[in-house]
Amino acid sequence: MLSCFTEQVEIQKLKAPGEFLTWNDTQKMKYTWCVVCEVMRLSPPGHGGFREAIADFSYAGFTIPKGWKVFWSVHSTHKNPKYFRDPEKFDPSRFERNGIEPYSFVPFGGGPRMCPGKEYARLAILVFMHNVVTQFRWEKVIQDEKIIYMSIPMPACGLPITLHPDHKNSVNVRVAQVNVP
Ligand code: HEM
Repeated sequence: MLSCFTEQVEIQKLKAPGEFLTWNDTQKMKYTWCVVCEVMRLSPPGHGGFREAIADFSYAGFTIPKGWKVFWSVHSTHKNPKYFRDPEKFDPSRFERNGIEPYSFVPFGGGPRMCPGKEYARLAILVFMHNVVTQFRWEKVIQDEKIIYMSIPMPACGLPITLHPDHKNSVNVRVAQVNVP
């Protein structure tokens, strides 16, 4: 079964010691991105945003007058079984199939005001994942740390972790900087 680890180690094996990742390498990180997407589906970093109705309209039996503010919710969209079967289940493979309906997966929003940092965020997350997965073993210090909602979901104690350098896989000297609060 494919995992982030096997995918990232396969990419790393083709690199010379100390060689940096390239854009092409990040394009091969397809399963890792599915995992990131599934994490963002279940625990979206942002809750949604406001839009202003530019005309009267009706939705699900409600009449929304022109000028009203409407809040679009990431969470309720991502947990809708109409779009994501068995929505509480962590299943990155759902992103491997071509069945995600437009505007149903919206961690970065959608439409003309969609997050302009999406591709940069994608790159930063994939490079981070590559380094963490291939260079370190990591352990949570607090095993059952709760997630609290301070507008965005946050680990209650800042997710302290212990990083163990994993020399077995350390052919690439580039390591991620991890800031633990
Ligand atoms: C995982 C990382 C990120 C997530 C989940 C995220 C999510 C979002 C969301 C939901 C919106 C609102 C979109 C909408 O209203 O349709 C947004 C807007 C925005 N994001 Fe991000 N973002 C991320 C990273 C970034 C980064 C790295 C940058 C800049 C380098 C950035 C810059 C912006 C800006 C400037 C807007 C406002 C766009 C506008 O109103 O026209 N974001 N982001």
